[in-house]
Amino acid sequence: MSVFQYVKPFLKKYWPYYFFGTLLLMAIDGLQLITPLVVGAFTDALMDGTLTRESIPKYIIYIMVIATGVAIGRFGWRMTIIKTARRLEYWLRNQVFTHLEKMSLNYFNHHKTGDLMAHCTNDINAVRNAFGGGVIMFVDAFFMGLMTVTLMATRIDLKLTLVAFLPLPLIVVFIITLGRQVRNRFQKVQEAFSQLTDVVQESFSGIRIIKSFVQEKQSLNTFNEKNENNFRKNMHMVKLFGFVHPLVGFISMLSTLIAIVYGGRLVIDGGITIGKFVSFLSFVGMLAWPMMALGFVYNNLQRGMVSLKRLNVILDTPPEIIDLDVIDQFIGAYKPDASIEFDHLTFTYPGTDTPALNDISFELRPGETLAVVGKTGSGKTTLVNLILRLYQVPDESIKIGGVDLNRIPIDKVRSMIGYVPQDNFLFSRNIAYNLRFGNDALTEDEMIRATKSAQVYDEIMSFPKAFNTELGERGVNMSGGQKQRVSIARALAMKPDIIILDDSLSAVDTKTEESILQHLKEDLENTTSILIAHRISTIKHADQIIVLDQGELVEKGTHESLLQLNGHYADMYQKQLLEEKLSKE
Ligand SMILES: Nc1ncnc2c1ncn2[C@@H]1O[C@H](COP(=O)(O)OP(=O)(O)OP(=O)(O)O)[C@@H](O)[C@H]1O
Repeated sequence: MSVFQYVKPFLKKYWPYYFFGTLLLMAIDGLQLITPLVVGAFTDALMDGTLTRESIPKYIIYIMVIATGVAIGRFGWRMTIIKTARRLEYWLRNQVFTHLEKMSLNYFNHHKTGDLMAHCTNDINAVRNAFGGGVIMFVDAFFMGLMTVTLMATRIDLKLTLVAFLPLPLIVVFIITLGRQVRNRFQKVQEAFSQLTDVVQESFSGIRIIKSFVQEKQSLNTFNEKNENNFRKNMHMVKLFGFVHPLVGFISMLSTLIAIVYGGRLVIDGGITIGKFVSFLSFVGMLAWPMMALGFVYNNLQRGMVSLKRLNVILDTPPEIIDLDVIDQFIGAYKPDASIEFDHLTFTYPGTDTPALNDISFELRPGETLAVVGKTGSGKTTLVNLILRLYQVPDESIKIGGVDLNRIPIDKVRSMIGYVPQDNFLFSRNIAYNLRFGNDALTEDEMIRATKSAQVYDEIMSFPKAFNTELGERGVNMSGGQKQRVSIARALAMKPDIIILDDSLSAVDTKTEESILQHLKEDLENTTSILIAHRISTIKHADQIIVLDQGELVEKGTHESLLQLNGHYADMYQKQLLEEKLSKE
């Protein structure tokens, strides 16, 4: 596959901008080259005494016209090439972000946030540089170089041009030879930057843990280490470029030296005029830049290609979970009923050997409540992650409304479900934004109702700006219990067909818990509920309770029937009774 496969549609659409920009650039290069000729003609007129006071304004006008033309042209190519490169940056970033959003949780479990952020910033910048500055430098250097040499050879002296030009290609060769080094070091700079981003991101999102474990010093050490590594990798790059400039200057000095020695002799022998000699020296000075630029362009394009390849890897990775074989009836507003059936479901996380869930079967009718209990790591969260299709589910093993989950469009499944995750993530926007997250059309009254049902309304009203109170990153200015209840209200506000509470009542007292459950029943009468919980008080009224143990469904029934069974559930119940008794004593 071509490295340009993903940018091809963009280039197809926007190539005219590059075309006109290139034409403008070439026109400017042409204009710029006239200046030394004007200066040369001026010198000759001065030397041979033909320069008069009246002819001076003519030279001034020439130079002014050229300068104005160059200024307009420069604006023109900025507005074409640079603008298009910025547009490409915007377009590519959108593509990468949109693609990443489609990836499954598994992808994010295996790719660090810092790396992904580096791709979305550094790599895309490198591509923009190649398609903006790179293109400009290439056109500029190539035509400027070509036209300068042509003018020198035709308007001044061919032999002098050849001799003076001799050392200059060394610059191109030298810079291209360094290209390999540049690529290697650039790759290392990118890696160092993404490691640094990772540490910064983790340090801030885990700041509470860092502080509570008094690990600020260690955290700072890790940061310093990565920061220093980033600095060192950048210094390697700086050293490389630091070496380039003096050497290029030296080589171009050789050309000037040859021009002075050989050109001077030509002037003495009457081969060329002093004016032509002056023009020639200006031309030699102007040639060092195109030679250097050609080398830089090569490296700039190489960097851009390295980054584009890395972005291609992301874009080439297909989302694990996609809508295939969707049943036609789901096109439009139709949705299945909220019954849920697990039919011998066995699921193993990608990259692991042991199934997290093994041969799970149960059925839940619309409006029923299922409680899921089990020790930590027994597979409770996995079970609900699969209903949400956050991981790829084996065909025919989960059904909603009697239809295989894999044949219902993903967005339809997810919009049926109000999910309250274990981590109660809230966005660092205001409370209203968070409540409206799954339901844009949520009215103020509905917001009040949802928060009242989740028993958090009074607390929100006590905040200075009520629903408009801004939350810090991850809602740090709210207590754990408040965050939990806002998350519940967010799910309730969706008026979902299925509601899933993953250990979402752990931070509230039993009385508040009872009120929330009561409201759930009243507000969401026909909603199928799945409650993952540890407290018997949360689950004992459920229509069905399943007990998971190491991924196996070991018990199924109601509170009473499971107590009679005298197994895992009864054991858990006894332990909780004992704990309660002890805590009261
Ligand atoms: N992304 C993952 N990749 C690989 N294995 C995983 C992943 N997530 C969970 N597991 C494993 O799957 C098993 C079930 O985990 P799960 O989170 O479903 O348990 P749980 O019952 O919800 O636990 P808890 O009560 O602690 O939340 C565990 O052994 C866990 O290590």
